Amino acid sequence: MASVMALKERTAIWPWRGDTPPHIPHHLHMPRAFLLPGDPGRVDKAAEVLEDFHIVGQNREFRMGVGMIDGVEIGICSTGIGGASTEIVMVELAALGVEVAIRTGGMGALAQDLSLGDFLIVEEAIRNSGVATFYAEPGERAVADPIVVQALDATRGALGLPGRIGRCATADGYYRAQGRPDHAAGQGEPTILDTLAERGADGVEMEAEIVFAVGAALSVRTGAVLAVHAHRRSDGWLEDYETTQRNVLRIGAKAAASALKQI
Ligand SMILES: O=P(O)(O)O[C@H]1O[C@H](CO)[C@@H](O)[C@H]1O
Ligand SMILES: O=c1cc[nH]c(=O)[nH]1
Repeated sequence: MASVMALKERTAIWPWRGDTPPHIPHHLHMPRAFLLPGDPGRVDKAAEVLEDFHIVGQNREFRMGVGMIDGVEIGICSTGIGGASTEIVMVELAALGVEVAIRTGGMGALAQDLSLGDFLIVEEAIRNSGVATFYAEPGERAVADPIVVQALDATRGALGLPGRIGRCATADGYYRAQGRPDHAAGQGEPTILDTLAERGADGVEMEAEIVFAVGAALSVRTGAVLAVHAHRRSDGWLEDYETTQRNVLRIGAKAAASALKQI
């Protein structure tokens, strides 16, 4: 792959122009660690958490910004929703030399002990999604990096925010793949959630497994902090999500800085 990446001209097999990737924005000096929210709109919220924050650019669903926290430069790049666009972000960040990638997003909780607004620090995504199979065999586990997991949970605790370490399931869809009906009056398939919970998932979302599997394959240390935006057992929905999302970014950014100091 190194020889392909060294090509200066754009080719079909590696459609970069020199160091410029075909999808994500490119900063001249890429930070060593990146936060990965799904929503491009959340990239701008990093200004409330990072000092000297500025937007690098946006292409499609990939919006990128850079700022500082605890004396360390941190990047943030949205993945869009789901596995395909998340794979693109992870592969292009890895090729640009990024060492730590932390998904910062939301999930629907399955575990009864989690409440709306709590934070799950994900140590493993149970195997469930399609894109990850190109990076990890179906029997292989998709796990976060232990240094990143501990940094995330220690940061959550130090900030006095509720939650715990656990596991998530990454779904290849938002409606039927997460047991939702297609219309408010329709029927979802509730056994999907029961099966995911029986397999050990505390919550369900759409990107973490890809972040972990691609990261492990391409030597990027990964982690994920997921806010409980919805609760699929009580059918609760966190309407005022602003403070929670700011705290997801704060946990992710401070933990990224801490992890970089340890590796
Ligand atoms: O909170 P974010 O990061 O947007 O992620 C969650 O929200 C989206 C679905 O609404 C999916 O991307 C899911 O993983
Ligand atoms: O229920 C939910 C909430 C957030 N993200 C998801 O993918 N599902």
